[in-house]
Amino acid sequence: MADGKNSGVTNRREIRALGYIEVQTNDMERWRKLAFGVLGFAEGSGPDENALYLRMDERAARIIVTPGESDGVTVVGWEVRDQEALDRLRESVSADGVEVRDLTQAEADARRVEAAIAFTDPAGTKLEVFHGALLDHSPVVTQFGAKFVTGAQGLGHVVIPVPDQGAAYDFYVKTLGFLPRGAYRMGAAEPTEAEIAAAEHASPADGPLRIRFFGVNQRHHSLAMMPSPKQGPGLIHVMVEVDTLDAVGEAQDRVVKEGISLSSTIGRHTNDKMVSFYVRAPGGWDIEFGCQGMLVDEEHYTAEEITADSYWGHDWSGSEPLAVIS
Ligand SMILES: Cc1ccc(O)c(O)c1CC[C@@H]1C(=O)CC[C@]2(C)C(=O)CC[C@@H]12
Ligand SMILES: [Fe+2]
Repeated sequence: MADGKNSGVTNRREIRALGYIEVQTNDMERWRKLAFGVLGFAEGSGPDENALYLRMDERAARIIVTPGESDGVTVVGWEVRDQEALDRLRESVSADGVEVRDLTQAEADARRVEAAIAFTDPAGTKLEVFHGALLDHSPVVTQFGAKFVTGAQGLGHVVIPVPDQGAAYDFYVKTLGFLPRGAYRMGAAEPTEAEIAAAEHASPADGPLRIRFFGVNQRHHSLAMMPSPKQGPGLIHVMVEVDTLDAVGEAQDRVVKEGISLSSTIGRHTNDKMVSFYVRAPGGWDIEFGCQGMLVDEEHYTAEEITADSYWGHDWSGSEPLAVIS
């Protein structure tokens, strides 16, 4: 665990992108259907014949789904430029008092990266930082012809629940070098009963609850953190981007047609300008499926606070409760 020193030995913004995530599920068949038959990821291959490997691009796998007792995120993988960057980042994390482990050669081979380190963030999320991803040069065959937007913008974004946002903020910003990309004050319009109850137990120093967004490249956010107790799947949602509005609308149609739980209808976010819908994954977290995310020009960017999550749409009224909150 971080001792809060945040010595910032390097803080050189070594992390360039969200590289991969690994999730665990106790419903592989539902996942297989959702991933390939509904959302239209390309099917990859990998060392574990019981796992699903979801391809979005030339990387061997961007999302790895492994069978397990429960549903949740098991690893969030962040990418650095090369071995030197990995060494500097290891140094920075260690200097903060966080235990860092090098993946063995066999583990790195299984991840299909040259080298990686593993450690845990203050919220309990298991992280890996890697370099040297192996490429699969076979065509990326998606069932519905969607093209995913990755490249320098990485896989997409993850939203994680954080019980102590101060500690998580310091770790990601001061130790790992993430760039704050604004916030959304929760319950600004009308506080819910739960928020009023929570506020009675919060100290004034905690301030209002805000979802905070963080970037590491031109994608507006590669990470967001939501103040929330840490339980359940450890993930609020993961966002993947495709290159056309039609691909998003068609995917939403398939979700509805298959009777899969649509957590939020299509809408456009006010910060990254993305048009997306959210679909419930097994285990009580969501996959956000979007397009038209803006590109940030970091040279001129300043962090802003949005006062609505969306310009239009994003009706969450039909959503099943998130597992982290229940
Ligand atoms: C506000 C926002 C902007 C861009 C995004 O990619 C994004 O996921 C969000 C968060 C959307 C949404 C919200 O604002 C209210 C609280 C919500 C419903 C959650 O509990 C998860 C998603 C959150
Ligand atoms: Fe999102």
